[in-house]
Amino acid sequence: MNKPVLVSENLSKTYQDGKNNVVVFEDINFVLNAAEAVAIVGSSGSGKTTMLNLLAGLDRASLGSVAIDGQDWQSLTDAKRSKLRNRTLGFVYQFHHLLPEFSALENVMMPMLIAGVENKHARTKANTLLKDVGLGERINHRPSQLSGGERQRVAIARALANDPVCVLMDEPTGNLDEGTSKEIQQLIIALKKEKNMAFLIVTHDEKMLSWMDRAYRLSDKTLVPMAV
Ligand SMILES: Nc1ncnc2c1ncn2[C@@H]1O[C@H](COP(=O)(O)OP(=O)(O)OP(=O)(O)O)[C@@H](O)[C@H]1O
Repeated sequence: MNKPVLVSENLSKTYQDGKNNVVVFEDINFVLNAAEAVAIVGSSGSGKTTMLNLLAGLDRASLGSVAIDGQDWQSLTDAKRSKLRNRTLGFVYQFHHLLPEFSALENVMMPMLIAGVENKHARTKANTLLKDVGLGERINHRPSQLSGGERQRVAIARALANDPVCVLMDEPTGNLDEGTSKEIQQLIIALKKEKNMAFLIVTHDEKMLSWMDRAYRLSDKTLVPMAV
């Protein structure tokens, strides 16, 4: 069996909103293994963003714990969390969040430079990653000179820059047409297999569920397994 990369135990989150408590979820036990793609669906306000923030160590649990690659977020200082996040996780959002004034190559180099990788090495690796996602001919284009699908592929290449064990995706195909979504799907399936990476994907796209290893609905403060 593949090793667990992201583990939540008895995870609960309550927001204190003035005098009111908003209980988003309670007692969630969840394991994401290497080389798995798992989807989380849920209606607006069900807590998907809250869940991604907790899993990424960007917010603190009210109760319970989250561990990434065997390390518990709760036990770390903010500086150590940032370092761990940079080393273990990649992020892809619905609206790519690429830096508009930089080329595709520079955008992919950025997380490596932040992690202290030497410029020359970062450049070579960014080149390879862009080739891997089918954009070898577009490395010097800025985001505004790329199509929606191409931008999303640059965002995926950037997410892979520091060889994460897990990629968290928030509506990665939400902004794309069906054909382009299919390309992103094929890319994720290939990466899962070739790089043993885990993917946790928050999505409204029901078509995505058909190729997931598992899927859950976030509903009534808990994760309910869905048939895929
Ligand atoms: N900082 C906060 N303080 C108080 N309540 C909050 C806070 N952030 C989120 N909430 C509440 O927690 C619940 C879950 O919010 P969250 O943003 O995680 O949902 P979501 O499933 O991502 O929604 P959407 O699909 O609309 O983005 C909502 O009821 C929201 O109003």
